[in-house]
Amino acid sequence: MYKLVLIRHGESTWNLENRFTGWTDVELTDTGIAQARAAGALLKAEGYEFDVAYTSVLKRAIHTLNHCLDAMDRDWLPVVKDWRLNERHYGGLQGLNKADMAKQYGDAQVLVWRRSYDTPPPALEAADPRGQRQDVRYAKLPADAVPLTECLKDTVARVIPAWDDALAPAIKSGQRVLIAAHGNSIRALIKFLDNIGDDDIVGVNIPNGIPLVYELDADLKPIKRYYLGDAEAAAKAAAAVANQGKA
Ligand SMILES: O=C(O)[C@H](O)COP(=O)(O)O
Repeated sequence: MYKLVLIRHGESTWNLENRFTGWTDVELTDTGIAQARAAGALLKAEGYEFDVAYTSVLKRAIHTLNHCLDAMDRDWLPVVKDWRLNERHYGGLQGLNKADMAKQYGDAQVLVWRRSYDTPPPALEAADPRGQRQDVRYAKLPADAVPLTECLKDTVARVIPAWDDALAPAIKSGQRVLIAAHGNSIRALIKFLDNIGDDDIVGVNIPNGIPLVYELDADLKPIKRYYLGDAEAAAKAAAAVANQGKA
């Protein structure tokens, strides 16, 4: 049996302001830092050890991982940063307030933008300064690999290759893997691992900064998944995420 731990970054400044973030590179808040450190303390108290950690190229996930590893006294662990673990690109919604958008377009439309499997938000123009085509960290990627918007299906299409060529081989080789990522890159992975249908994934929300443990069989099929710590608090935090898109 293998164990894999996923953690969504702690609260970010734009989570606090309830703004669509996507590939915008925002900082953690003090609450977000505290959540990351509490997650590390919990993992340590429960006896978790890791051999390698993976994260995105966005600082809210990177800093979450760093604080978590520091709280575990495991700052020295090797870390791989992979853009394919980035948050889903939120296109023209990046920077806009979620509740304001619900007031303007209705809760149902915002739910489609946030949670539908295959309807992306409106795309950004390639030269829009809110986009990432000019960002040096993606300079080595083909320009069209840097999205102008993404639906969850598009996010699955980049997260699963990362699973297939990096994460799954690491786990199968016996390495204990921690992944610090984002609400929708984690939803993409969960959809794949648990084989969740396109309609049912709409109801899946990931709380900030709570370790999600997968127990996997020899073929990396899930046996069990659970949040570490207070399950009721995790469910409440997930419900609060769902409500962020309401007027
Ligand atoms: O990019 C964002 O806005 C958040 O990190 C995830 O947002 P969501 O819960 O609205 O999909």
